[in-house]
Amino acid sequence: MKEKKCVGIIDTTFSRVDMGSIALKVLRDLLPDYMIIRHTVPGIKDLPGEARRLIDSGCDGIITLGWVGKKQVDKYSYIALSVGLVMLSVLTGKIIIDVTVHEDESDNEEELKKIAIERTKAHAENLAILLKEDGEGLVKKAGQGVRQGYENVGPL
Ligand SMILES: Cc1nc2c(=O)[nH]c(=O)nc-2n(C[C@H](O)[C@H](O)[C@H](O)CO)c1C
Repeated sequence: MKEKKCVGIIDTTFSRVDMGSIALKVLRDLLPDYMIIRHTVPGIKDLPGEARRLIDSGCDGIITLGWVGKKQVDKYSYIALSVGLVMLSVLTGKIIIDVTVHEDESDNEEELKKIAIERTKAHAENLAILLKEDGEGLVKKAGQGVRQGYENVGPL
């Protein structure tokens, strides 16, 4: 029988912000009873395979932290990653939060860094809520125009 619940963090060497350390801090605070495994892969297309390996080794949820370059070829890689993670989540039934920063979201490097940090924190918090309370945990935020990495836009 499994002793401890487990959550996995996977980031990339391609990323220009150390999002893995940010997620680790949030998840340590919010999931003190969980074992946390952090792995790093070269790039985004390596994330689904690594996520599968962590799920097979017993992780109940995963946060992936990807950085997509500005070129068209990077965006194709993003689609491959995205489809891979959605398939993995559907086939395994595990919670996988796919955090992605697109380098063309801002021309300002400081702003890009802020987006990466805030998005990582917000989604690590989402993962902790989903693991502890399932989908019911986020119902209180439903329809609130919540954005990760930007100011919330609010409900209509
Ligand atoms: C074109 C490309 N773009 C990105 C990207 O925008 N972000 C990223 O993290 N990695 C990229 N990679 C690398 C691949 O995801 C992968 O790491 C390599 O193809 C090795 O499997 C590639 C090959």
